[in-house]
Amino acid sequence: MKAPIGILGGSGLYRMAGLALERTELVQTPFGDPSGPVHLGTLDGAPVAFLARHGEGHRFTPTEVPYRANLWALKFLGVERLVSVSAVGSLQARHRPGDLRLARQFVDRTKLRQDSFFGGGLVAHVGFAEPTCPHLSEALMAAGRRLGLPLEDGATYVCMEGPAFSTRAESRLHQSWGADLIGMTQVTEAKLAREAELCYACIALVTDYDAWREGEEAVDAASVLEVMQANVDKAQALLRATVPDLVGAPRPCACGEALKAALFTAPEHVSIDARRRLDLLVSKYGYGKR
Ligand SMILES: CSC[C@H]1O[C@H](OP(=O)(O)O)[C@H](O)[C@@H]1O
Ligand SMILES: Nc1ncnc2[nH]cnc12
Repeated sequence: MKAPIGILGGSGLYRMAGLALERTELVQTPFGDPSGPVHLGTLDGAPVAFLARHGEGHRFTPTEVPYRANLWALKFLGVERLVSVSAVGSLQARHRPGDLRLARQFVDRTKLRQDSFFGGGLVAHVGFAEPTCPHLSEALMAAGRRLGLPLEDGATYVCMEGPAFSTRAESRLHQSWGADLIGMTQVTEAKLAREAELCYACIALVTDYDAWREGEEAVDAASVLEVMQANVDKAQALLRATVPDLVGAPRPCACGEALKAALFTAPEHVSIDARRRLDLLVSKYGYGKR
């Protein structure tokens, strides 16, 4: 069974409600083990692959999450469209705890991530000016409108390294840049999704006001937890309302050919090792195992 729709669950989203489970699969990848077994089944009739980013019981910090293995495993299982769910802090008063936002732009403030499948003998530079899929994002927006959820499009997400939250000075700096949200995971997934030629969208669940508000307690893990469950319920409802619309729908975007103009290494210089490691991504461009 191929699962063209993938869901990456973040903080608080470790199981997908309503998923009629058919099997679980622990995929071995050239980039190590994923965070855990991928759950494959149907969600209201739509074939879906679900993976909890931080692992069962939330065991991986944002730095430790095996992002490359996770994205590889989902691609290997046939995922073409990926919806990532992420808990975020708000950097602007209009985004309130309990709100849902679609992140559409990112500012990368990570320092310790392996955020490319390439290197080791095969170089690629994908375009990342528009990091999210407009078509997939619009499908989520349409479902959100039908459900009357507090969902808005167009947020800019600052992705920090973590795991500590921001200082007040950092929080105010990020706010002064005009960014909307802060989290610790999404820019890495977005970059890898682009390299894997997946349509990618990010449902951001606002849990707190980070640390910029004068005279207010700054975010801590307990305040995130307080809001998280209600947010996760909304995200699951949104996902369930969206995925049936995606089954068999064409992909009228450029996500599926992101590598077409990105591969830089002359084919005759690509080692057999690199070809073997990256076969899943590049065989269609004539860089196969030979
Ligand atoms: C539990 S608060 C910090 C934690 O929550 C977010 O996780 P995710 O993006 O996986 O939902 C944030 O990025 C941090 O990892
Ligand atoms: N304020 C915050 N900063 C970073 N990641 C978060 N995840 C949830 N709230 C956050």
